[in-house]
Amino acid sequence: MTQESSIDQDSTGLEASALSASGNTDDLLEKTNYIRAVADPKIVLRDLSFYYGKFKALHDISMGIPDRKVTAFIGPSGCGKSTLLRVFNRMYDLYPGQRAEGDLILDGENVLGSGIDVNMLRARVGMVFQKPTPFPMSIYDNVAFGVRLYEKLKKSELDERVEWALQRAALWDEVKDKLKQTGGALSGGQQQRLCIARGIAVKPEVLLLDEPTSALDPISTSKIEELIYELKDDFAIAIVTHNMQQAARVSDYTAFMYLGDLMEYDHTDNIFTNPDRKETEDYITGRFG
Ligand SMILES: Nc1ncnc2c1ncn2[C@@H]1O[C@H](COP(=O)(O)OP(=O)(O)OP(=O)(O)O)[C@@H](O)[C@H]1O
Repeated sequence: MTQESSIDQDSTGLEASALSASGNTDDLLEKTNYIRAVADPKIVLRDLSFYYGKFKALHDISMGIPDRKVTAFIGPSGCGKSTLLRVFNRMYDLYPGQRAEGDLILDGENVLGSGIDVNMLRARVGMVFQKPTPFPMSIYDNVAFGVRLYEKLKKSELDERVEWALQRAALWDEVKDKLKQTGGALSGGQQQRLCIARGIAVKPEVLLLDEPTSALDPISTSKIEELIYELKDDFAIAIVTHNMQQAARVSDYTAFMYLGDLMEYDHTDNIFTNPDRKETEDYITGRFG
């Protein structure tokens, strides 16, 4: 991590000693830096590990995730990017044998602890998957679905929310005259924007995007990238991508992962122009992965 990136050293109030007691000094300093890389983090991961049964898929990850910025997660297939995203909203809770250890602190609260309302957490942390997954219902109902679960709005208020979400997802003009048609009849790129509209309609604080454009053509991809740029005014966004140009274009911070470890985390410009580690450089220049 370069010096310019160590903004506001005391902002998190975290000390190296508050991290893991294990590991050498360099490791501890690096972890502290990865938390302090972000001045006022929305989310702090502290010694976060994840297990599929006995297999440890994530190794003691510590980092800060900024609010109203885009953080990209990159790294070769199988390094744990999707696993990490699934920890943010405890998606893994739905699967027996999967468990997280360590802390994931959202606005000062460890959301991995017991006593957390997981449904409320999923309303606060929305997720969009690689393949567009519209529900088998109308465009309107797709967007209204989560809002109806979490809020009791009048019809006119719900209409307004649906329009707002479709506007923010840059889909309104294309669908405003066919809101009662099924979401599955839209093109792939439109379906993905519908899923983003559904994700933001509940007004989450964090939006997780797991390879949101990998099934899309270049025009739909550039629309989604523009959208991500717009949406960061409202949300903390975390995106997993295999596309290095996309990470460089849309993100403010980039995390490079390898075999379940967070290898390097910094401002995107630094990662792409002056990475600290050879592994990072090899990956972004296409020499491995
Ligand atoms: N349900 C599961 N059960 C057991 N192991 C799993 C499961 N899902 C993922 N893994 C393992 O966890 C590790 C991380 O997988 P993950 O899908 O998070 O990687 P990724 O970086 O998102 O990969 P990709 O870029 O290919 O999507 C891999 O070794 C994978 O085999």
